[in-house]
This record gives sequence, structure tokens and C-alpha cells, in this order.
Amino acid sequence: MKIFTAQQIREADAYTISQTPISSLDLMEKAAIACTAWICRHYSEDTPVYIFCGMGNNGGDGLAITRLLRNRGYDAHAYVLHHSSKTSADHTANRQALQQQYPSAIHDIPENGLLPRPDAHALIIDAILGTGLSRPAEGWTAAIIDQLNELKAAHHIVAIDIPSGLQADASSLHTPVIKADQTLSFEFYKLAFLLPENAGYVGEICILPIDLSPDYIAQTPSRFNITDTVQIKNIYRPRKPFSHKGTFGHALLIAGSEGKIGAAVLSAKACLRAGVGLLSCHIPKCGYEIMQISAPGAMCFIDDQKDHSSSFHNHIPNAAAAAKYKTIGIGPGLGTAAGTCWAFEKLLDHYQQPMVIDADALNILGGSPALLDKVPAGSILTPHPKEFERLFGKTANDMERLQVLSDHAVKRHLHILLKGRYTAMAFPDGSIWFNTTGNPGMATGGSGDVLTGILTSLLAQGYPPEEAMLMGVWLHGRSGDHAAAECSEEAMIAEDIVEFLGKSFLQLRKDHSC
Ligand SMILES: NC(=O)C1=CN([C@@H]2O[C@H](COP(=O)(O)OP(=O)(O)OC[C@H]3O[C@@H](n4cnc5c(N)ncnc54)[C@H](O)[C@@H]3O)[C@@H](O)[C@H]2O)[C@@H](O)CC1
Ligand SMILES: [K+]
Repeated sequence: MKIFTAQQIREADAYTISQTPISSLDLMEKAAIACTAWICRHYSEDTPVYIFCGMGNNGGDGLAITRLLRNRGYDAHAYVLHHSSKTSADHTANRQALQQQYPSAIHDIPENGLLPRPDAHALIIDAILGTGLSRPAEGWTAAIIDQLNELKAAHHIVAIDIPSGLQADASSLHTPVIKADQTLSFEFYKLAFLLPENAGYVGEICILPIDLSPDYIAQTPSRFNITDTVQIKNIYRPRKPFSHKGTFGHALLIAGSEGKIGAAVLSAKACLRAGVGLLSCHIPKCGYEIMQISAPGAMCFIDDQKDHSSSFHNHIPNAAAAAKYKTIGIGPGLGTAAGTCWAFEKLLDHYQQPMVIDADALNILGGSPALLDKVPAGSILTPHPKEFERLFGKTANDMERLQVLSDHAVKRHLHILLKGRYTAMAFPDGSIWFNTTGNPGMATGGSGDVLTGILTSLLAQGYPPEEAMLMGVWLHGRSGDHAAAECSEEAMIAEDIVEFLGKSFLQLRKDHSC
């Protein structure tokens, strides 16, 4: 699914109006009908509704919603905030329509005027500013946003299209923004919804289709996108009847150190469950029995060292030997002992195929920019925000961080995924994809190790890195969702994500039954 900028959304709107029989006012009516239906599904008829409307089309939506709610028997009132002397044509048309049908429902609030005090249990609708926001809210508009936010403790706030004050395509850090409980947005996610710094503003997101031109959507390129199940189904390759374990690649997993052998085990189990043909694990001596018992499907190489690994580079003594392993996953629980850093550098001297780099392997790269330059093109790096900072430095806000993420992916020809609620995956072509599967139950030790195992497995099976990244992150999140559904977000642990990988794969199969 594409994420369009505010400018592209305006173009989609204009294109739809010019190429189809629908007028701009019809489009607003469609949007208002969709919002009203949602409100009626979620709030009973006896809920007083206070709709705060701005002077543009977002306010026009609010005026139309007021009329439609009144038609459905709600005690809805529109408070029109005169923050600007300009009014949009569709705002004016909807004001007239409301005025004609329900004159007592309109309340004008002049600039610097006071807001009403909502009745107990009233629902607040924020239709003040939408994608037409041209600068951060300030002065009276900022004061209104602050006042409405103060009501949040006692009232639900539903934002129309985007919480007022939130910039769709830029950082809104340290600017006044409505803190909505729900955001009802039209047709597309806005980039701002996916940034962690805006989590307190958007609340639950509901995307309402309003039939914008499918031609415009198909033709218009977008740098930012969201993965969806249909796309992952298209990436997924069902197994052919005459396949054997050699068909699905041999992966080498370098992981674990004393006290963190569990990370290696989780990663190995996930790698096996995600379908790798053969898995060899390189672990320090202390992990041998643990690994053999926990993941008998994996072969083990034991390091000379007891508590950390420092000789794994010997598996790839020269470039020709690299062919033995379709890919390498390195990092979970690895530690950053001097011998480990040294062996990692030696490994990168000869291994030039895309690999998966996670956790301590990322920390090692963070401490050595020269080593980062040696990472094979096409590799997948999987930092969480702290690892990202160690690798690429601090940024002032989430938009800047996305740019840095993308710049490094392009410059180094890497696939870099920044873990989060909506994991951001940056590609060497400059595009960024967001994943929406997953839940807060996955914020548990070992969850990242599982992801490394899945990604390593998919690369070993021959999925190109870009497909492995999209599908691996989706599978990881979907399996977490199955785990949470089965045993709750609280009780689920990383092993459960591995256990539910099978259910996620089954979801990808097309039904070929006769
Ligand atoms: N594009 C679409 O697909 C559709 C858009 N619709 C609505 O139209 C909205 C966009 O409408 P508009 O472009 O009229 O813009 P808005 O309604 O978001 O706001 C524009 C008004 O706010 C003023 N303004 C901008 N920044 C301000 C600030 N910081 N402080 C105070 N005033 C400020 C402008 O001068 C203008 O008067 C969308 O968010 C959505 O709610 C819907 O009606 C349906 C279809
Ligand atoms: K709004």
C-alpha cells in the first residue's frame, strides 16, 4: 500500500474530481459518510458530540459529519473556530447545508474566543486542521489544541483525517498536536502515523476508503509504502514436490556467548522453522550441549574458546570457500570480545554474499566504521533504535532518522531495517517500506534473535534480500500476532513466535484444492 505525501493526496483528490463524475463536494460527503458510520458503530446515540471545525476542508468534513450525525439522531454541535479569514468553498457549502437543516447546531467561535466546556461523556471530534496544515500551529490555534488535550482525561477525542497540528510529511516534535484516541484517515496512511515520536497523537488508526482514483494511485510512485498480505503472498514460493534439503540452502549461524546461548538457540530454532535446508551453528564450547539438545536439527561447530567465539572466520578461509554457505547470520548473543571482533573482520575479508547482521555484530560495526565498509552489498542489517544510534549516530527527530536510514541503505547498497512498532525497512533504491504486523507482546527478550533466524533462513532458501526482508519481518510480526491471540501479549515469549511460524506460513499458501 502506498503512502502519499500531503501534496500527492491533494493531486489524487484533484485527479479523481477531474477524471470521474464525482465532484469535490461529493468526495467530502463520502468522507463524512464513512466517518459518521464509524462514529455510530462505536458511540451510542445518547453520546453528546462536540465537533471542532477549522476553516478549511477538514472543517468542512466536520460540518458534514455534524449534519449526518444529526440525521441519525445524535445531539451533535459544530464549533467553528475562526483561525483564518479564508474559508474553502466546500466548507462554505457544508456550512450552508447544516445551517439549512439544523441552524442551532452551528456555533461560531471568533479568534481568541473561549471553547465550550463539553458535557460529561461527550465525544470530541477534531476537524480543525487536516493535510492543509502549512506551518506548526501557534497562537490561538495552539492554545485550542492544548485546551482540547486537557480534556482528554475525561473525553475521547477522534481526529478526522489527521490529528490537528500534525504534519503529514515532516517532524512535529515539540509543536502543539491533538492527542487523539482514534484517527479516521481517508484512503491512505500518512507517513507521520508510522513514526514512534507521534505515537501519543494518532492513537488507533482507521483507514476509510473514499474511492480516490485507482489510476492515480497505480501510476503515482511513492517512496514510502506499507507491506500487505497480498504482496507477501506473491513473494512466497511454495515448495516443489521433488525438492530436497539441498534445494533450501545451507546457512551458517554465528551466535551466542557465555550466558547468552539462549539467543543462539532461539535464532537457530527460528531458522529451522522458517524452512532452511541445512543449518550449521558456530558457538563457543559452553553452548555445545545446550544447542544440540535444544535444536537437534542444527549441526554445531565448537569454537576453541569456552565463553565466546573467535575462530569462526576459519569456515571461510578464502573467497572460494564462501560458496559453501548460501548465507551467514551473525550477532545474536555473540558478545563483543576482542577475539570476536577480530574474527568478524577476517570473516568479512572473504565472505561477499548478502548476510544478516544483528545485535552484537552491529555493535562491533558501530565501533568500527572501516568494518562497516566491508559489509557485503545486499546484506540485511537489523538494528533496534539504540543499535541504530551506535551505528549511524544520533538524530534530532524520527524524520531525520528515516533519512539517515535511507541514505546509508543507498550509499552502502544495504537493506537496513529499523525495528519498532512499524519496522521501517530501507532499500538500496531509496524506498522505505513499513511493516504493520506485530504487537507489544513481542517486546520481549529473544524476539530479535528470532527475526535474525527467519531472515537468515529465507536468504539461504534463495529469496532475494529485498523479498527476504519484507517477508521475514511480516512473518515475524504475524507469528507474534498468532502467539498473542493464543496466549496473550503478556504471557507470550520469543519461543512462541517460533512456534507460530507454521501458522503464518499456512496463511501464505494459495488454495489449490480441486
Ligand atoms: N484530499 C482528499 O482526499 C480529501 C480531503 N478532505 C479533507 O480536506 C482536508 C484538507 O483540506 P484543506 O486543504 O482545506 O486544509 P485544512 O482543512 O487542513 O486547513 C486549511 C486551512 O487551515 C489554515 N492553516 C494551515 N496551517 C495553519 C496553522 N498552522 N494554523 C492556523 N491555520 C492554518 C489554512 O490557511 C486554511 O485556512 C483533509 O485533511 C481532509 O480532512 C476530505 O474532505 C475528503 C477528500
Ligand atoms: K483534524
